[in-house]
Amino acid sequence: MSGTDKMTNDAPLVLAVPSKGRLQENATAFFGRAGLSFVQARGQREYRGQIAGLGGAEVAYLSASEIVAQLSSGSAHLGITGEDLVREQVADADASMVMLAPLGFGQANVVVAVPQAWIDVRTMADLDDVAATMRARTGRKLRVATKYVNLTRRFFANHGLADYRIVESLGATEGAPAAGTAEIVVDITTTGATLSANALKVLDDGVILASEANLVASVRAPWGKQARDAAAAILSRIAAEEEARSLREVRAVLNAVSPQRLGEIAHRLGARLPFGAAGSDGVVTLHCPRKAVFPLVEELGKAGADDITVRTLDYVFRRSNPLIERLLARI
Ligand SMILES: Nc1ncnc2c1ncn2[C@@H]1O[C@H](COP(=O)(O)OP(=O)(O)OP(=O)(O)O)[C@@H](O)[C@H]1O
Ligand SMILES: O=P(O)(O)OC[C@H]1O[C@H](OP(=O)(O)OP(=O)(O)O)[C@H](O)[C@@H]1O
Ligand SMILES: [Mg+2]
Repeated sequence: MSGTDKMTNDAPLVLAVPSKGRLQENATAFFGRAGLSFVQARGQREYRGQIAGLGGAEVAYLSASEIVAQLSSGSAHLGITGEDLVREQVADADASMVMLAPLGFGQANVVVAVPQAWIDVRTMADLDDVAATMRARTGRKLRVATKYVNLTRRFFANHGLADYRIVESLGATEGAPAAGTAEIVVDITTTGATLSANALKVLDDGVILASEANLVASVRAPWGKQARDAAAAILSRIAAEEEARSLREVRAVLNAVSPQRLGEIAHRLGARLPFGAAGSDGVVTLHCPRKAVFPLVEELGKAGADDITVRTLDYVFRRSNPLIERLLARI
């Protein structure tokens, strides 16, 4: 689709949200914090819904893996999904998608795991030796059970490991060695409980990818005016909530301090004076990084401030934000 077609196509924005599995609850909570709640008209065909009080957008409820497919093809504009699925399912993900932000949930590693009984096998180099020996002695290739076929191929190739064969697994991958269908596995793990239960261990250099849930945008989706406006509204709320969480509001009465001195204190501690210098009542409002709160309070005290209060904020809206900038740079 050419740039002109993209602009004239005025389809609503499609926001893809996990409808099941590990990411569902956290994703809904994430949008909720940003003041985005979903209304799902019952009996609607397809899994479609709306965002309360926000026009020009539709919510598509899909599995995490289907979300990747739709972002990649351009059927959805924005979505939440796991980076593991993006890297596995899309060869050149950075050409068709923009990872707007990691979300701090859905953390899991894609790892190479071997039987604990292989006590001398600790690294990919050791595994390479095992594979070569096995090939030489038996003529058979090391079998790797996984649903992460592409991530496995790329990682093994980068480690110069070629004597293996992938056994595609659709579930219960960790059971494959015990079942005798593969020698080793590549799978996703969080607590490691499933690996342990199956007497498997992760190789020291066997972490293929440290994944987490991401807010992802599609480059190929039809970004007409309606979709752009809806994206701006959604991303501004998400960014405002994130910004608020990283900051504290510090207020104080500062009569005897020069604007220069105040500016210097703020600058040194990474704080801003969003509403400018003190008014006639001497009250100043600072926004400072969470970690700088107490140093800032001390500095203000030394400068003669009285009645210093610190508050958390719900939202800090700015004219622009890193999320929308990252998106606009690509569409
Ligand atoms: N312990 C975990 N195991 C699997 N996935 C996890 C885990 N923790 C976080 N995730 C993330 O959640 C994503 C979705 O996994 P989940 O198992 O919920 O999907 P699913 O709905 O079960 O899909 P499928 O039926 O294909 O497994 C994973 O791709 C990964 O990004
Ligand atoms: O390290 P742990 O915390 O034990 O988690 C890892 C397990 O969780 C996932 O399976 P899931 O429960 O999603 O089942 P599935 O493979 O059928 O999707 C994954 O495939 C592992 O089997
Ligand atoms: Mg699963």
